Amino acid sequence: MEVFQRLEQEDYEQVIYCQDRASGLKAIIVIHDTTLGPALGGARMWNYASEEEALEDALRLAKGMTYKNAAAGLNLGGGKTVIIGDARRDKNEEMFRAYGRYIQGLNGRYITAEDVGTTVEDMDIIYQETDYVTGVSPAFGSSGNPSPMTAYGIYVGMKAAAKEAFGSDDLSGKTIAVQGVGNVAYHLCSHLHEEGAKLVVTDIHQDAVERAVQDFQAEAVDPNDIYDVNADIFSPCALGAILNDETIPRLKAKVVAGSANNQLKENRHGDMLHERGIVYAPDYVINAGGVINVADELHGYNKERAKKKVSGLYDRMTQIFEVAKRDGIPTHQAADRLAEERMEKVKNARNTFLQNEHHILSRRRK
Ligand SMILES: NC(=O)c1ccc[n+]([C@@H]2O[C@H](COP(=O)([O-])OP(=O)(O)OC[C@H]3O[C@@H](n4cnc5c(N)ncnc54)[C@H](O)[C@@H]3O)[C@@H](O)[C@H]2O)c1
Ligand SMILES: CC(C)C[C@H](N)C(=O)O
Repeated sequence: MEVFQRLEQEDYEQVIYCQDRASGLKAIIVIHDTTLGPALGGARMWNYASEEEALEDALRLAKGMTYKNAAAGLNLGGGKTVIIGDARRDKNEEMFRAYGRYIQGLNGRYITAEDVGTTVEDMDIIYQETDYVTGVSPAFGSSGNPSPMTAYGIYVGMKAAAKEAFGSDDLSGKTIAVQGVGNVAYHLCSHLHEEGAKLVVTDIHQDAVERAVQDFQAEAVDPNDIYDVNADIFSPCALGAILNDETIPRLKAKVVAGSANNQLKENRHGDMLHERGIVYAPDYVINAGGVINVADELHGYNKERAKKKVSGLYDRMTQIFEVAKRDGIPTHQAADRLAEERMEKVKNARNTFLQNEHHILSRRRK
């Protein structure tokens, strides 16, 4: 498909290709929608098989951020970056400084943060070149690594989903299959272990699995076997599109609740979960803890305030389950409805003219 045709299909605002030969930077910044405010979304570094795959990932992730920020009640639009490369091998300081300068050039239309393959240290380098970065070190007065707060949000959202599926939000004694035990899932496993859940984990990196086995007495399975585990809850915390025609029929769990972005390969896979009576916690709602945390930096970071807001994901999930039941629709559709309604209402409320520095009246006074 032609790129403009693809952008028009889901109404993307802007795509920026960034290339810096000296550092090896090859990045794609996608701004999906700025109705609610500047686009905020992380930067993913991944060894994509092709440029097409990288663009498609950036597009899907950026749109997800529009919905995530809207559903979380943030005054932020949606955007995302993908950096093409192997995060364990190809990083250097110059790359992130070059990336920071591209962001600065967007003059606040896009604000970056961490995602898969990028760290607080990378954000600190970007911060040398631009203010439009969050998830920077606490030493700079920022919020640091968003993963623990994302994990906390998944934990409270999972409890709300358990209440919906099992009639109680107590996770003790429940078997939870966790796919990917990286930054977010490690902290999630810690909460679950503390509550007395039994953990079954997998990862493509053996060191990550071993850490979870050792610290939380988790049982390890091969990456391909995680869908077949006899679990109460399946928690996808790796990459996207893992809920699909091949995997859904294998699930034994009654709840799907995890941190991965874009878990549904296609929207119809949300319908498939619904038809099978599986309670699906819409990914962009349950995994909003990190963005809520980094967005708090924009007001001058306060950890208590941010955590209180993240705790609200329990009620937000409950609200989504109620809307889904009331309207007889799957939960992913209920989440979309809430996000779209908020964007529409705010857009209407902001229709009246307000002078700003770019308006001709302001420019003429200078
Ligand atoms: N970090 C955050 O605050 C945050 C916030 C919201 C959403 N997310 C999403 O949550 C997911 C995890 O993020 P993270 O920051 O923990 O990333 P991470 O890279 O630290 O962890 C992901 C883990 O998944 C593993 N993995 C990859 N493919 C796998 C596969 N096929 N099978 C099993 N394991 C596999 C990786 O080896 C890694 O250990 C991502 O989709 C991310 O976009 C993260
Ligand atoms: C911390 C956030 C700004 C980005 C995070 N990776 C997410 O997908 O929500």
